[in-house]
Amino acid sequence: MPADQLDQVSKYIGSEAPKLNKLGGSDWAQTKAKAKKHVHEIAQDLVKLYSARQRTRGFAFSPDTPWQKELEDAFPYQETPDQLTAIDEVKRDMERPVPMDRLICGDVGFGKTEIAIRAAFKSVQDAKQVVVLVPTTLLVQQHYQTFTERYEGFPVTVGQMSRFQSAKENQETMAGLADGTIDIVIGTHKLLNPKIKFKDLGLMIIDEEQRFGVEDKETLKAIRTNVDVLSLSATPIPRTLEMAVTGIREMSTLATPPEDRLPVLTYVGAYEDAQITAAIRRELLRGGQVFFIHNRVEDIAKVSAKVHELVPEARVGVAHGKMGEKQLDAVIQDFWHRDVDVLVCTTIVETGLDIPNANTLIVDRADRFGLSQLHQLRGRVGRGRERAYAYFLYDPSKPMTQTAHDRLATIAQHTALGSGYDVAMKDLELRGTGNLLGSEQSGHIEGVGFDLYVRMVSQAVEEYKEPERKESLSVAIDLPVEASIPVDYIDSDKLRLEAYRKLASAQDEGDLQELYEELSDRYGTPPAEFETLFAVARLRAQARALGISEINGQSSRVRVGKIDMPESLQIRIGRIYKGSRYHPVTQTLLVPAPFAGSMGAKPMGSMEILAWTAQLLDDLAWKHEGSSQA
Ligand SMILES: Nc1ncnc2c1ncn2[C@@H]1O[C@H](COP(=O)(O)OP(=O)(O)OP(=O)(O)O)[C@@H](O)[C@H]1O
Repeated sequence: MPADQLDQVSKYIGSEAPKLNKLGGSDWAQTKAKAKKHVHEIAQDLVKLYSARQRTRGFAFSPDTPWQKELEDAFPYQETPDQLTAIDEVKRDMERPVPMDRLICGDVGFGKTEIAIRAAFKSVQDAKQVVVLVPTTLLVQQHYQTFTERYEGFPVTVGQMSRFQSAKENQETMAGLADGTIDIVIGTHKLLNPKIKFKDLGLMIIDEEQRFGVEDKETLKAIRTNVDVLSLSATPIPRTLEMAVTGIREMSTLATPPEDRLPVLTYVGAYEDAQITAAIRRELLRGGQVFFIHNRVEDIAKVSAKVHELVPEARVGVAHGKMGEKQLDAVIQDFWHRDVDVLVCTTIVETGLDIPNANTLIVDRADRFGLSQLHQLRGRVGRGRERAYAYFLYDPSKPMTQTAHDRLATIAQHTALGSGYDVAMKDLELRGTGNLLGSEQSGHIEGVGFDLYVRMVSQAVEEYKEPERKESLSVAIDLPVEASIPVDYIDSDKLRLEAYRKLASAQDEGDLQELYEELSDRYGTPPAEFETLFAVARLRAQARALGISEINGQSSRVRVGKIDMPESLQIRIGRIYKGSRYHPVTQTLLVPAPFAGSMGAKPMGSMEILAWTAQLLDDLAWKHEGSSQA
């Protein structure tokens, strides 16, 4: 594979038992063509939805009020640069007449909630009501507390709706929404019930949208057309795939963790009582609290008794989804107010729960959990400045499947802050994309692989969005030149591949200049070999401008195609390059190549070969006076 075409290579992700084709074979071409056709259908729908939204007249919110600034100055932390950028992008969207549809994607604990708080406040400043949709009742409680605390001192009324509230309370809330006395309501998907009327709804905030059911997503799609929507997600899937799932929308990414945040120290191993006792004792010793995850309600009471036996001094609480509302609410409040040291619970705590003082997580039978689930659980600890610990334990007496082993190995390897994306990609690799997309889509992904599919989606959408923008021609240049990135310049394979991709996708001199500066900045001044690589990239851009998709000089002749050569150009090239021949049917030009050094001349070096080829393209770009032919 010529090094400068490495951008065409990507790791296959799609299914555990891929039926891969041979390159160049007809079945590969067929598989690709089928996927391409399917992708174009998706792209068409996506663009239709997108342009429909661009055409609707939404509400343009006013610029920030003085109270907005007061609220934001009261934030107890220094916002991360990404938080500030995301907040600005959200405000800009809200102030435009087109309905906003933006996704804030940030790893667990990176501070997505604060962005929602500020957007909601801004909406209320224009007397527009806000719905905050969250996937679990616990999160309703938590967000209600967070929002109420943050709005203290401001005339903002926040309501909540979930199974924790009594029927009477929910009735009152519905009345408050209808007459406008409630500005912001936080609740589960119950809020999507058409019986619930709003006086004047302006903004919908959706936390972890992919956790909602299909019918809820349809309802949300309908609401999207005339209400501003802000989605929050900790499950970072690639932008284009996310687009293929929920439609084209803007996206802000929180990639930097809040300052002083430390990676969670992760341990994967066999379950041992002594390990549990030591971990809990250590956490209690520093005044912290512990999540003990046991995901089977049937014997969770037994497990909690066991924990109590191991650490008698610990106050142990139990929480799971089958409990009565009051009981569940009470135990979470106790944990929140540090009246419980160890919370033995199911994965009900998995999404979004924010208990900064709980910094030890113990997961029993961790081999039974999905990879993203393990990552989400780990995100429940280490949400403040404290060093946090996560213990993923398995029962050594029970056999573990290979994928379970891979999951635990992955979660043990990906412990850095913000590793949610890598974990999500590995999760896709292990589980395939079936759960994320429909079976049809994942069928095509298995065929062409995840990376190529995602590229096809974004290419197809670009084509539909800007039909005039021709699909950028990929140019295959195969010349006898030495052009590769020395390992001692960039030693990581992954980073070297990234550099090749950027080189191959450079469209013009500006891109190359930018890349040169970036590389110099990251790795120091690029070595001489880069001159060759940049010269190849320039040649590629020159060929693309002429509509040439292939330059092959591996033999004693250079083959250039495809190019449309009028008579006048053929004569001219024939005069300059003796022995050259043009095939009008295949639009291919064959020119004798002097690379190998003929008649005693010394063989050409890489740079000379590239200069000679660039000159050939210059000559091919010759325009006959007065004619529009290339
Ligand atoms: N810029 C910041 N600096 C320090 N702490 C912050 C910052 N922003 C938010 N926090 C705190 O970090 C914790 C996590 O914030 P938040 O709950 O918004 O994260 P999240 O992205 O919603 O996480 P999850 O995906 O788990 O719900 C909270 O206690 C919050 O107060």
